[in-house]
Amino acid sequence: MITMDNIIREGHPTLRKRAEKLTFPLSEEDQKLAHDLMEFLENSQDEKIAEKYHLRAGVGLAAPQVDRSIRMTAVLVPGAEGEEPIFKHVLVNPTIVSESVQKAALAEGEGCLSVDRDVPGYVPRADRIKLRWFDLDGNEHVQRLKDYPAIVVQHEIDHLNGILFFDHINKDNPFSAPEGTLILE
Ligand SMILES: OCN(O)CCCc1ccccc1
Ligand code: NI
Repeated sequence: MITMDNIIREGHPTLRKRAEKLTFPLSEEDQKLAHDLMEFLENSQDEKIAEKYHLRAGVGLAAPQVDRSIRMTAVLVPGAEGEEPIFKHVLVNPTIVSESVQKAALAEGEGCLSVDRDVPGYVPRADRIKLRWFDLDGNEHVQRLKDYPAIVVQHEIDHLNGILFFDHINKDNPFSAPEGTLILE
């Protein structure tokens, strides 16, 4: 199982690399990694397991964060208590096909399992995206996302391109954002 010890931190060069596209069929190793990434998210969102293994809660985990520079990320956006998740997929070779001009940023800013410090500020992102990805069997999927799930997926795809959330924060005025940006509470 993946634990915090397997997650590389800010300063590790892999976090700043562009990850390599995967080809199908996936290797056994990459299929196991996909499982392990999603398992980490499930564990990190389970109070008892997270406490037992000292896991920081996460809604996404990208392969570069466990030092595997490949274009794969797990995303698990939970629904309300006892409800189905809003978005639960392992994305292979994800691409943003189109995105809204409208920007959005989380009111409380963002964090990252690979960043052991708070970096306050708005992280402006597209409010709506049309996401294309491949599943572990190589089947193509296309789905429109908006607001929080769209923010999370953009954070994860950034990891595949060596981008960290604070790269988007305005240095001079961290809590400023482009005109008209939706601030999501
Ligand atoms: O890369 C995943 N990760 O570091 C966990 C945090 C994910 C995340 C947190 C806030 C807003 C969007 C995404
Ligand atoms: Ni992150």
